[in-house]
Amino acid sequence: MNSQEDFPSGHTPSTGELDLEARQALRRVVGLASTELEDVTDAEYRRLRLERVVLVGVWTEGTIDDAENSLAELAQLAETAGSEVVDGLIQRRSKPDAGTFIGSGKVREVKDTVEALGADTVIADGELSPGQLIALEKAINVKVIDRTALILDIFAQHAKSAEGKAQVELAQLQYLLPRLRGWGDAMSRQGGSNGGVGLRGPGETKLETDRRRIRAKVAKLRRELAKLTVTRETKRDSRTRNRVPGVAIAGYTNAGKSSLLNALTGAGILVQDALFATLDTSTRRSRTAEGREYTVTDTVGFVRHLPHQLVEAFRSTLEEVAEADLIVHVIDGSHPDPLGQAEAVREVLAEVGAEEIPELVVVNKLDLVAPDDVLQLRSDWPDAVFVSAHSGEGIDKLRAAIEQALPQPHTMLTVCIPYVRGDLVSRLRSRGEVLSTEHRGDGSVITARVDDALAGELRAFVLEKD
Ligand SMILES: Nc1nc2c(ncn2[C@@H]2O[C@H](COP(=O)(O)OP(=O)(O)OP(=O)(O)O)[C@@H](O)[C@H]2O)c(=O)[nH]1
Ligand SMILES: [Mg+2]
Repeated sequence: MNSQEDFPSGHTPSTGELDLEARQALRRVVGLASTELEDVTDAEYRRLRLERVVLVGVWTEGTIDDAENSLAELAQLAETAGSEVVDGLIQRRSKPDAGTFIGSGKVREVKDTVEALGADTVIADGELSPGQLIALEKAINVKVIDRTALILDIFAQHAKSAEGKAQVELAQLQYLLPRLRGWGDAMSRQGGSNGGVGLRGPGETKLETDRRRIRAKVAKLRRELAKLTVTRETKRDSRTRNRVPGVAIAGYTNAGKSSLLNALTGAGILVQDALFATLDTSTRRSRTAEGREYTVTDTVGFVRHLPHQLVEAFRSTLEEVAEADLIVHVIDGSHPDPLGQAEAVREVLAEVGAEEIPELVVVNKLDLVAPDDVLQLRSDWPDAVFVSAHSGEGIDKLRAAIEQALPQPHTMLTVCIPYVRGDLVSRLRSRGEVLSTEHRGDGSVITARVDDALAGELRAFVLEKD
């Protein structure tokens, strides 16, 4: 996740298209190898080769609609990872089964379904313990993975920048570490080469070596990431020094954040009907109607039960949101459960320390929402701006609302700036609101409204201030 600070003077429509092309061209290869660790034998790190998958969920609370939404989202995640969902089963239970996640009767049913449909993978809608994973694989006889591993796999496929790749790998290794034993055992069972039950001497030694190697790799990644964080902070510092107000576009994955950045600034970044299309943040500059500059940053989307390893690994990127002056929280108005999604987003925002930042709620995809549902949404979010990034409806209103919500320059002053300080004049134009300009012998006399920081810089040139 790289803070990509290219501020194109013109329109760059091809950036996103090129990204998409590259992603699709890589898909087949990446799908096979994305979670493979080159320096750890693949016996321990299974590759996610998901082709025909059956989903299983346990419905413990909420309505049947909630349970179905959750499974529908899992299906979308699985499709984003490149697999075909052939069936999905939900079991009503007070809590997941400690041994096999779903109850034993359901396990048999899943096994039958898997066999009948020729599926090769089962994906559980939750995080499985290593024990549950092994027990399920043994009983169903195909590969079993959980929601966390699936999300990690998508992130691995989509990561592009050096920082993004390192962050994903760190999250994967941390997910892997406590599961090594289980996977090692399962694999040695399959390999059948280590002498059978009770003779696991060589396996144990190898396990220790692998753990050590993974720990070393984790430490190395941490060091690399720390360096990248410094670069990011330097960039951010220079932005803060110039006090250009920053807007962060945040929201649930697939809500239309990148589409909105494109609609607002003509950025031309990748938009895809896939979850987690965006992993690298992109920042674009924009100007208010009065000509004041601000930045708009597109961010990685959130999802319910975002694996905590990912939140940890992506903390430095997510913290960029926490430094914004304004969060534009994008909500997909056409989704069956927009309130639930908004809640999940607020949880992650709180986790990265961004809960205090002013939030502007934007309900997007208005073109897909039936009039009755629009009424409901308006009563759920009376202060929201309603837009369609596709049709452009409401975008002007959104721009005005953003400008309104930005920190306002409130110090009125008149300065006389010598002609050699053209830099100060342009800073005044981009950061303050210039009300009048007059040229005289010793410089330009400018009356403007500015923020406190700029007022400080101009102190030496002030003629009048109120
Ligand atoms: N009909 C309609 N579709 C939209 C609108 N805005 C976005 N979309 C579609 O929704 C999908 C997701 O859009 P993105 O802009 O990639 O969403 P995102 O929030 O950046 O998604 P991630 O980066 O994956 O988290 C794409 O297929 C868009 O074309 C809209 O206003 N109307
Ligand atoms: Mg995006």
